[in-house]
Amino acid sequence: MSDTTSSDASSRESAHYPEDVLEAFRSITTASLADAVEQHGRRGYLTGAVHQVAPGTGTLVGPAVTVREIPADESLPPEHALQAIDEATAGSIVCIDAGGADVAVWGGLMTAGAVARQLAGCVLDGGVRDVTEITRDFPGFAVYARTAVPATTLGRMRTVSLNEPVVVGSVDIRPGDLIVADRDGVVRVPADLVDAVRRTAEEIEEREKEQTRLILDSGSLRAGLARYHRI
Ligand SMILES: O=C([O-])CC(=O)C(=O)O
Ligand SMILES: [Mg+2]
Repeated sequence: MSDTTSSDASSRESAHYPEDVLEAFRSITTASLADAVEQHGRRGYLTGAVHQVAPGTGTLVGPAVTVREIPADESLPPEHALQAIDEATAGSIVCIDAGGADVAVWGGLMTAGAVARQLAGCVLDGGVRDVTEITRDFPGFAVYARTAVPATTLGRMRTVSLNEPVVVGSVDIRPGDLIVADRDGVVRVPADLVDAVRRTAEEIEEREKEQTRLILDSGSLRAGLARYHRI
């Protein structure tokens, strides 16, 4: 029997990040992470157009596997995407740069393949179809996309690279960057900043918890904000 369907902890562990790091990021919001990446001099947040289409379970966290696609006239299978799904480490997130195309570069069958490989989700600078089947049959799988649209990728797009740098939602994503997504949207944490961004984001969340308490205790937003001089 193949070990790819096993659910022991080691098979869920990503090749790039230990489970305790992934777990820590699952309890940090994308809002805090967007601020934290910015405090380290980079942009983390993807444009809000790339939004949650299928929620999965909780905050989506995992290393990026990257695919690029361009418009095509011939009808070709999306080879690099199929390879990404079949070969990525469990827990990975497939990030597809389709240049914002109004085409489904992801669908129900691709989701079945991703679930069979225990991938965590996908982030698409393009569209998705089969959303009813995905949310009904694979509720743990998260999809973030620009649009839901019934148009197939076949005859409209072709894949050109796997695990090369891509641009998704106006942000550069490199394979192995950490992707975090929740109801607000998607943040890319550059791989070299993961530890620093985690510390900064945890500080932001602590401060905001304290600010919330001060606002409620004082009965005033401005009085509550006064201690930290910022919202
Ligand atoms: O053809 C497509 O665009 C992808 C699709 O429907 C699927 O994966 O089920
Ligand atoms: Mg389909």
